[in-house]
Amino acid sequence: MPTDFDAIENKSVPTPTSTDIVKGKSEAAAKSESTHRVSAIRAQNVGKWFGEGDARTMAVNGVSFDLYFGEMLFIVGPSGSGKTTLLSIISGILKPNEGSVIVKGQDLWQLSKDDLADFRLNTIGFVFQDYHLFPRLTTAENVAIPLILKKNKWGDAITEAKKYLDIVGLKERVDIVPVKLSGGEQQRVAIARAMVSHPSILILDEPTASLDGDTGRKILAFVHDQILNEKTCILIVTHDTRIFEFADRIMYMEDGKITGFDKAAI
Ligand SMILES: Nc1ncnc2c1ncn2[C@@H]1O[C@H](COP(=O)(O)OP(=O)(O)OP(=O)(O)O)[C@@H](O)[C@H]1O
Repeated sequence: MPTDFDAIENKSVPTPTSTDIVKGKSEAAAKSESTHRVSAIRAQNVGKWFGEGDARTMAVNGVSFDLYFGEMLFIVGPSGSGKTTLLSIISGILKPNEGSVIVKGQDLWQLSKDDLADFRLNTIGFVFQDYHLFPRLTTAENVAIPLILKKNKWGDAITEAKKYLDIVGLKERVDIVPVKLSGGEQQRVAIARAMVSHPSILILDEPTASLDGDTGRKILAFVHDQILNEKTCILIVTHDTRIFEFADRIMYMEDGKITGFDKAAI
């Protein structure tokens, strides 16, 4: 039986023309064009450094931006520009030294430890670059983990996990361990695990880094079509120019700072 993923696999994705991408948009310009949009995440003057004195590295330096519901925003920049540090801060993993992160109207870093843990479980779906799948668990068990953490019964969680594995085209792979899957299949398991608890903010760190161009594009098309709606948004860190066509906006970083925005297809 064809799955949703098969349908997307067979769908052609239009290649953008040079006029689809407007270089050098300022954040203010991008913002004013998005004023009708609701902010899911608002980062305000976020700063994070490591070390002290001469050894201090300013990983993120005065970063302010909005991620709006209904959009797919890419963060792009050279190695060491602060992308992963910024992702960790806005997903509640790493506390900034300065600034604030407002998520759905709440100041993330003013939350109690328990509320922060709830936020990570209920609001954010995070897909790590190297998938972070548990090697001894089956694919269905891996996908069920967020539901188990949310105190669902084991049997119910596995049933729901299998539903999501079906959605990502892995119905026949529910009972095998991740090492027996290809890189693209493992990526889809990680995406199914991020989707299973219906996060309103999905964050993907280098989702196509270990995939061939065709598989990478299919996965991006899949995530875009399955998840993106007016109650969700997607943030992607990537170096992969082959997938830029999927971005609504591209935010460029260098030396911990935002250097500009491109608008692809708002
Ligand atoms: N835990 C840490 N301790 C010390 N320095 C760190 C730490 N984490 C990051 N840094 C430094 O902060 C800067 C930004 O790192 P970060 O990993 O955020 O960059 P990045 O843009 O994600 O890089 P890459 O694309 O290579 O993953 C770098 O100079 C890095 O060496």
